[in-house]
Amino acid sequence: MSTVLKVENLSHRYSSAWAIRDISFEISKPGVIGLLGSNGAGKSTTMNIICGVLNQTEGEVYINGINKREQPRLAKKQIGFLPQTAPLYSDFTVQEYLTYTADLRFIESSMVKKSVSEAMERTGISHFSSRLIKNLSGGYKQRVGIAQAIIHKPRMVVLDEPTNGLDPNQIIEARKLIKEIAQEHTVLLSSHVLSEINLLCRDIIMIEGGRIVFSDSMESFNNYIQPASVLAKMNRPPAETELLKIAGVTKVQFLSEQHCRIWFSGNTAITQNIITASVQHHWELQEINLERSILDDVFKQLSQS
Ligand SMILES: Nc1ncnc2c1ncn2[C@@H]1O[C@H](COP(=O)(O)OP(=O)(O)OP(=O)(O)O)[C@@H](O)[C@H]1O
Repeated sequence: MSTVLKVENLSHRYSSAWAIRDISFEISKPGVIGLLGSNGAGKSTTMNIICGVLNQTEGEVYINGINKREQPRLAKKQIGFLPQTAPLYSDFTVQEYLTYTADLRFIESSMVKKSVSEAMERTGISHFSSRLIKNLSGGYKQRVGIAQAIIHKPRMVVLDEPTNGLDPNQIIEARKLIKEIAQEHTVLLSSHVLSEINLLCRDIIMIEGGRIVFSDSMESFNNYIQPASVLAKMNRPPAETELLKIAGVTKVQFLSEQHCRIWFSGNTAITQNIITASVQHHWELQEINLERSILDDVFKQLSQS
């Protein structure tokens, strides 16, 4: 399958400060790819450059093999963009607005009506076609934003924090819609919420301080999440100080008289060490289970590396 998006050594500087440095990645399969990073990490800068809203200081972007710097108009035809703040005209009706965006996308005049109605249908807003945008809920405004991003049937759709500011029900609906859109388009979606990326995305690109700190499949990311603690149950547990003597143990917390959580670092043989110590000192170990780090801990860990 041919490459949809190739980003090569992309760097951008606003006045004197670098916002992103040496970002490179390639997307060649359909599905949702997540761009994860905390506030100020450089997600919007990267997306604005990919979509042609901003010109990079260094590096290249190829969309469907077309260099965005050399052939911006042709490259932009292959891409649909929903920026962080949806570019909506609140005094337009949904239909008027989408007709206007179809013109902006150079859709042939004979095809405009069909394209507008298809985009409304695919985003579930046909019943609001005559409603003024200012009278729509946040969730429906976001759908209009997505409709304008797919109206010209681009191969790639870029969505910058598309669920930001929506209420929990609207978030569920928006995620459902994004998954549907991803069946026909490759979607690059940014978020600072790891659980959202985990729910929606096939691949994850994590960016922090303007640089990529992780880029792989969601599956590899989940495998990367190493266990960092164990839960143990002992009939005759020792004092905390005794447990801290076991090689690798960094912290102990008693959850009840017999249950405790034991944190460890850099030692995958920890369960064996605890079992051995328990046998030696007659702690009567009943249960021991490795716990996985919670996603947010991993996020922090990667952000700091
Ligand atoms: N127009 C600008 N002028 C100067 N600095 C900017 C400008 N836009 C962004 N920056 C800076 O560039 C860095 C990256 O910002 P960017 O908006 O790309 O991050 P982000 O990951 O999208 O964050 P957020 O989720 O908060 O939007 C930040 O340090 C930000 O302050």
